[in-house]
Amino acid sequence: MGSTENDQSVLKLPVIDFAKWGSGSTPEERLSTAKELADACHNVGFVFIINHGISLELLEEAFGWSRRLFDLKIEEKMLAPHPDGPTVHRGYSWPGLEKVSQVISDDLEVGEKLRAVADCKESYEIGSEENDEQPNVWIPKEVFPGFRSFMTDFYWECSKVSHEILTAIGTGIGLKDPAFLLKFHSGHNNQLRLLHYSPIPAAQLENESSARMPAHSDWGSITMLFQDDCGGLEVENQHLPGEFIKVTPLKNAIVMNIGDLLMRWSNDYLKSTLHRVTLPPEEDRYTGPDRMTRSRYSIPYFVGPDSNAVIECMPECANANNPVKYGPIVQREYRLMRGKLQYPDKTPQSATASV
Ligand SMILES: O=C(O)CCC(=O)C(=O)O
Ligand SMILES: [Fe+2]
Repeated sequence: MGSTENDQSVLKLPVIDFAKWGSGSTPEERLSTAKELADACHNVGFVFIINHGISLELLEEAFGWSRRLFDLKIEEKMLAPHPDGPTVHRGYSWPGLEKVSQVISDDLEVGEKLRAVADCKESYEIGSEENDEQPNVWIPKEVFPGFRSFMTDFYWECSKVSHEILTAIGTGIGLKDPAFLLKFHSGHNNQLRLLHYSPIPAAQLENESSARMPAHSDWGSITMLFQDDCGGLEVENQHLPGEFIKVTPLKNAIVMNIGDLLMRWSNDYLKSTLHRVTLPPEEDRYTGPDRMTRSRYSIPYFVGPDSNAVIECMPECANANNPVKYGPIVQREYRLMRGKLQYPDKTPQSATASV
């Protein structure tokens, strides 16, 4: 089932050229880029951003560190285990620990049922070194020297770009203060995530006995995603709910999408779109009689409001014909509500023993 140029199910996301937003651009170029970005965030909720200012060399280095991390022995990765439960989202999650879904429930049994279909991925979460609510969990430097310092620098490089994107969105949707959103985004509540989807027989994804990453929306303000060329990311068609469209990777581009909190802030003007990771579309991503799918690496950077930020409809986004849809909510409460089922409160010993 190779995809072709004419395949309607292959989506070309809008491409936004950030060279026309950065220094050296005219005020007209900045405004038209910002409007293009805001329109795409309204119509699709997902865009490619090119010429974003993060160099190819730096991205290659980040993917190199990610590959070396996941190549470590399991005992070494387990020196930085993700803490039990969803409260602190940091450190190493071994295959099967995290279960992504769109289900929100207080019933932990619902979570256990969802877990019957494991997500075949491992991940490592990193936050700001100054975030006391969610302290980082590092692999000791004797075991993995250089990782902590590279990743903390990379975290802040991504944060810089995120401020540009948030300002461009604010400009594009016509906020009185285009930098309004920056007041709520110190950067200390972002999350850098290294993800590895290991090879898996295609049939397990086809018959849904295993998953790579099930359909979900992101919870924060925006997500900046870097991905390798494996493919498999799919985005829901806003105009045909339930239909997912394949996103072909574009080299060096950031895939940027809107999260739930920015959707609430904008009174649903900016769309937080469902997305998932499943089978790669190209035939050459499979090998052998079991059609093992190639390993996939991706690096999402979740940009979140500060944990005490109150998210409340921006005045420019409502009027008499379009009343405010959501009451105010504090980021911390929203995150804990959304994360409830994603991590078990207590990891069964048998689960860690078998990784
Ligand atoms: O791996 C990917 O490409 C997507 C990851 C993702 O959607 C997420 O971690 O929220
Ligand atoms: Fe996501």
